[in-house]
Amino acid sequence: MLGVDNLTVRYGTHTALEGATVRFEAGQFSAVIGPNGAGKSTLLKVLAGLLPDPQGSVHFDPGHTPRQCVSYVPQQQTLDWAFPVTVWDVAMMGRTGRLGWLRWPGGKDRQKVAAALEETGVYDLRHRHIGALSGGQRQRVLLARMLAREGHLLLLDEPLTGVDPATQEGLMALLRRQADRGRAVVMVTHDLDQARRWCDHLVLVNRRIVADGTPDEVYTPHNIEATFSVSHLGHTHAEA
Ligand SMILES: Nc1ncnc2c1ncn2[C@@H]1O[C@H](COP(=O)(O)OP(=O)(O)OP(=O)(O)O)[C@@H](O)[C@H]1O
Repeated sequence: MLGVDNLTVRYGTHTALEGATVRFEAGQFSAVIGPNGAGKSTLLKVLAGLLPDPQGSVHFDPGHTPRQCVSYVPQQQTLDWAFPVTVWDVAMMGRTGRLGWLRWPGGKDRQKVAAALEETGVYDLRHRHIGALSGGQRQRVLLARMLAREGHLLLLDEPLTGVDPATQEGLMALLRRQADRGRAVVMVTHDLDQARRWCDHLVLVNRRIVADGTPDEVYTPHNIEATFSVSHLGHTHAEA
């Protein structure tokens, strides 16, 4: 449904990803895991269509463009939370992206936004300015915007960061339900335990795809070592 073939991404002279080939399927909850600077966010941005002209090929659901079918949830800290909008406004942005220029949000859009805010547990905060939210509440608002958009492909960059354990459970259950409803869910995370518990597809990345498969296939000492072992100079096995 979604994937890349032989993808290489360079930022100037720095190679962030090299020769990456991986597929993400509808109905699957996938976790992309790796150390800092491994290229995880870069992979997600390519899938979201946000990096122009990557080297290699990117596949989408036939007949769709990324703008139509992808809901991308960036890392929370990359957003401007001082922007003067409410929780409701942010969730509605999930719909307005779909409306086109000439249509105002209608009753159906308001219904979808209300349902998304209910599902993520922030409906009662809908009139609040987004600058006045806690980290966990902000993450829920981003998820509400994603749900309101109703994309088939959900791409989330570290959605568990800054979220308390009880809320993490709720978020993971929510994402699992989205996959069970037939969406492709791809999450970048540092939390191996949560990924093993909730996901049916793990991708270990360290500039290259180190391993790709079910948690049982992927989660071996050899693969973990190859993904995470870092010397003091920052060189990793993947670079060897
Ligand atoms: N716009 C950019 N310009 C230059 N280098 C970049 C840019 N974006 C990312 N990089 C570099 O590319 C590499 C991969 O970055 P990326 O953000 O994909 O890593 P990541 O695995 O998501 O890391 P983290 O876990 O720290 O978020 C890093 O070395 C990073 O410094």
